[in-house]
Amino acid sequence: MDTVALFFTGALIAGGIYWFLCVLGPAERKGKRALDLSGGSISAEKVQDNYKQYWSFFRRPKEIETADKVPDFVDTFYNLVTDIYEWGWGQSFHFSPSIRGKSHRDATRLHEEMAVDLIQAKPGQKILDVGCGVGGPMRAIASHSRANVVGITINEYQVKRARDHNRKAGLDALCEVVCGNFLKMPFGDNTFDGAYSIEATCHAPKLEEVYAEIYRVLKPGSLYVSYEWVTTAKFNPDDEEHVEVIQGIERGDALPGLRAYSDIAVAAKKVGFEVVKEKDLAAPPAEPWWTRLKMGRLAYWRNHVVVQILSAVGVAPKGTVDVHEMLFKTADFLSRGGETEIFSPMHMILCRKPIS
Ligand SMILES: C=C(CC[C@@H](C)[C@H]1CC[C@H]2C3=CC[C@H]4[C@H](C)[C@@H](O)CC[C@]4(C)[C@H]3CC[C@]12C)C(C)C
Ligand SMILES: C[S@@+](CC[C@H](N)C(=O)[O-])C[C@H]1O[C@@H](n2cnc3c(N)ncnc32)[C@H](O)[C@@H]1O
Repeated sequence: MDTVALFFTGALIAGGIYWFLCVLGPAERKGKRALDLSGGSISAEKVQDNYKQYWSFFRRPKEIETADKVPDFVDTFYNLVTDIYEWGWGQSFHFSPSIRGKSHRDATRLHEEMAVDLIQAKPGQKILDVGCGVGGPMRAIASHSRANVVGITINEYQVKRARDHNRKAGLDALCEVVCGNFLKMPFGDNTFDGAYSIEATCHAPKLEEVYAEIYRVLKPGSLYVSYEWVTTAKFNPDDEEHVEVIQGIERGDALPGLRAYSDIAVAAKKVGFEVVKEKDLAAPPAEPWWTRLKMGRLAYWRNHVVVQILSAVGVAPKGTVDVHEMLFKTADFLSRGGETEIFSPMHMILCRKPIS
């Protein structure tokens, strides 16, 4: 091969690698690097076993119904997915309606700020974030409201990540993170001036149990808002395709069973809340929340190749490929749930704990 041919072949290969890694683009530009993918608090050699264990919960549905097993199963799930979520989505583990002319990052932030505006949080007040993840919403909400936010998550690894992010963002004076079960919170009665949960209480086996705990720790007269994952009025349990989509969402997202939209206010009232407002934030005229998932497909495919290579050379733990594949399929079930409008991840309920 002469020098010119060699030069052009080299340039073509370099261009191909640049296109694959940069033009095809990371799903989320700022965040974790592929090289840092881990199994959370699970040691690298146990990731594959834990993934199998995660699936075995679904083979024995009775176990899922046994409420006391659910927090462990959810904890395992978040050890497996937290790094991949951060790498491919960012620090806010939830959806938001698309907003014309705004980036996903801005749309996400507006969705988070709406929650804290709804509960009318004031500077200096103490607000609870139920199921806080790695704290994306908590940081946005603390900066927006100047309230003190206390987040709780069942997953130890997320606590560490959230605290690191809070420190780096210079928000550790306003944001605190606690490891614990939201079904049995380590807080006294009447502690908080407000509370919110963003796409987290769907992991509770019985909604009234987590709502009762939130009710207990709130001061009388204060507000609580939740964005709930639900099946909508369009869901038909006799339609095989609907059932396939909903089961796909449950299995890929560690859910003990999706609730119907009509169950939410019933659970809130049962524990003593007054329901101030209820609205499906995904319903038209809101722009679709699932377009971000669909638009990312090419990047997810690229991510899959990256994960396969890193796993083969021993940089990412064995089992990461299986977890990534599960998420890949879950993204498809979620998009189908959104397109058919049988599923919403943002059924909003605003409640008040009565004064007496
Ligand atoms: C509220 C919950 C999580 C909601 C979303 C944040 C996540 C649901 C599905 C996740 C993803 C699916 C596909 C992944 C992709 C294959 C990978 O390359 C990069 C990360 C994904 C985009 C990942 C990101 C987070 C989700 C969108 C549940 C658990 C209650
Ligand atoms: C999908 S993530 C959402 C995180 C965060 N609200 C956000 O939007 O970025 C769900 C969160 O709920 C937490 N969670 C689930 N079950 C829990 C439980 N029993 N106790 C405490 N946290 C729990 C998970 O650990 C995770 O942090």
